[in-house]
Amino acid sequence: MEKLMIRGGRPLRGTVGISGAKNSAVALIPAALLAESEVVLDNLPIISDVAVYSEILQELGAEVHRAGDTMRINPADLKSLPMPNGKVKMLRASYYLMGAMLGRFGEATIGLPGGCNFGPRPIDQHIKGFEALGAVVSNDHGSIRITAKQLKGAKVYLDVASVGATINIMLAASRAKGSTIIENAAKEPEIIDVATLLTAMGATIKGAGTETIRIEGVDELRGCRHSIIPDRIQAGTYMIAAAATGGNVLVDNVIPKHMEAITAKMEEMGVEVQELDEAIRIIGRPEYQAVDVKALVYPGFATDLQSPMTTLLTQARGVSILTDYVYGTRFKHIPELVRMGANIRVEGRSAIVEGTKLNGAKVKAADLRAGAALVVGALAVQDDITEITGVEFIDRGYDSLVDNLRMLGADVWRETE
Ligand SMILES: CC(=O)N[C@H]1[C@@H](OP(=O)(O)OP(=O)(O)OC[C@H]2O[C@@H](n3ccc(=O)[nH]c3=O)[C@H](O)[C@@H]2O)O[C@H](CO)[C@@H](O)[C@@H]1O
Ligand SMILES: C=C(OP(=O)(O)O)C(=O)O
Repeated sequence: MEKLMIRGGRPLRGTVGISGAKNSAVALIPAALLAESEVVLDNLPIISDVAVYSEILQELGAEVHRAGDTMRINPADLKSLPMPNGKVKMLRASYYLMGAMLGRFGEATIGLPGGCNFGPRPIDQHIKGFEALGAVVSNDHGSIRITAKQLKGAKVYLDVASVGATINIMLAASRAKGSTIIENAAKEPEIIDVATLLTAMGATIKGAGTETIRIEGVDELRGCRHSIIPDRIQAGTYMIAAAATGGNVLVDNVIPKHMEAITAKMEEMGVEVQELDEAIRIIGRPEYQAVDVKALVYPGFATDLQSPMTTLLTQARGVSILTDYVYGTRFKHIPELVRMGANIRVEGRSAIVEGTKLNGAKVKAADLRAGAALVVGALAVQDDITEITGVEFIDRGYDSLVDNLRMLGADVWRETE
C-alpha cells in the first residue's frame, strides 16, 4: 500500500505548470473512437484515469500510442464488444463509451460506471438522451445495453445541467441523422473542448458553452489533432495550497477566465490574486477572513474544488459555510480533516467550518478531491508529519503531484508499506 507523507509548514514558492484537464481527456479519448482514422491528442495529463482509458481502448481493438503528453489513437479496427466489467468499473467517465460506441456502431453494452463514490450519481439523463435519439436502452445484469438501427436527431431538455449527459448526447448525436438540440445543457469548459474536437473531426456543433447546443450529425467523422485545455481543478488546488501555506506561487498554463469563481472567492478571503494572460499568481497572507461558498454548476464555484476549499477555510478567522448544490453529500474529507484537528460539522448539504490550527495525523483519502483536501491540510500543518493513504484516488487526477510540490519547496514523499 502506498502512502503520501508530508511534513508541513513550508510556504509553497515558485512556479507550477498545469497539465491538460482530466475531465476533458476522459471525454476526448472515447470521442476519438467516432473517427475512421487517427486522432492525436496533445497536452494529455499523466494520470491513472487516462492510463486506464487507454487500456480500455486497446481492449476494444483501437491502436493507442503514447509519448509524453501526446496520445495517438487509431480506431480504424475498433470492434463492437460488450464492456460489462473490469476497467469500466474503475472510471466514472467510462459512461462516455456509451455515446461513442452507440454513435460508431449503433450499439453499446457498458457496465455501470465507477469513479469517485461520494453519494448517488445517477445517469438517467444520459439514458433519456439516448432514448430521445431513437435508441432502446435496457439494464442487462448491471450493464447498460443500448441499440439503435438509426440514430435520429431530436430535442432533449435535460432535467439537470449534467456534464456527462451533455457530452454523451453530443457524442451520439454527432453520428445521428439530422439535428439534435440539447436544452439546459451544461456549460463547463470541458464541453467546449469536446465540441472543438468533434468539429475538427467533421461534425457541426453550435452553442457549446451555452445552455443550448445544436449538433448536426454526419455519416463519417475523420481523424484530426487537438490540444487539451488546462485542468482548472488542478490549477485551483495549487492556488488553494499556495494560500493555505502563506506562499507565493505562479500557477502557469491556465485559462484565468475558467478560474473566476475561485479567484473571486479567494480575494474575498483576503488572498492576493494576480491574473496574468495564461497564469495566476497567488500571494498568501498571514490571516484570512471566513467566507461562505456555494458549489454550483459552471460558471459557479466548482464542486470539485469544494473539498480543498474546505481545508483553506479551516485557516480563516471565523465561521464559514460551504454548501454543495451539485453533490450534496460530498463530504468524505471532513472526518479526516477533523482527525487533523479541524472544527467542522455537516448540516444537510452544508459544511460549517470554524477556523483553527491543523495538526499532523494518519488520514485516508476516500476519493480524489477528498485526497486533495488532505494534501492541502498536510502542507498547512506546522512542522508535523501527515500520512495519507488512498493515494490511488489522488493519482486519478493529479499529474506529477509529488514532483510539483517538491519543486515548490514542500517536504513530501511516497512510501510503500
Ligand atoms: C468525468 C467528469 O467529467 N466528472 C465530472 C462531472 O461528473 P458527472 O458528469 O458525473 O456530473 P454531472 O454534471 O452529470 O452531475 C451533476 C448533477 O446532476 C445529477 N445528475 C447527473 C446525471 C444524470 O443523469 N442525472 C442526475 O441527476 C448528479 O447527481 C449531480 O447532482 O461533473 C461533475 C460536476 O461538475 C464533476 O464533479 C465531475 O468531476
Ligand atoms: C469527481 C471527480 O471525478 P469523476 O467524475 O471522474 O469521479 C473529480 O474529478 O473530482
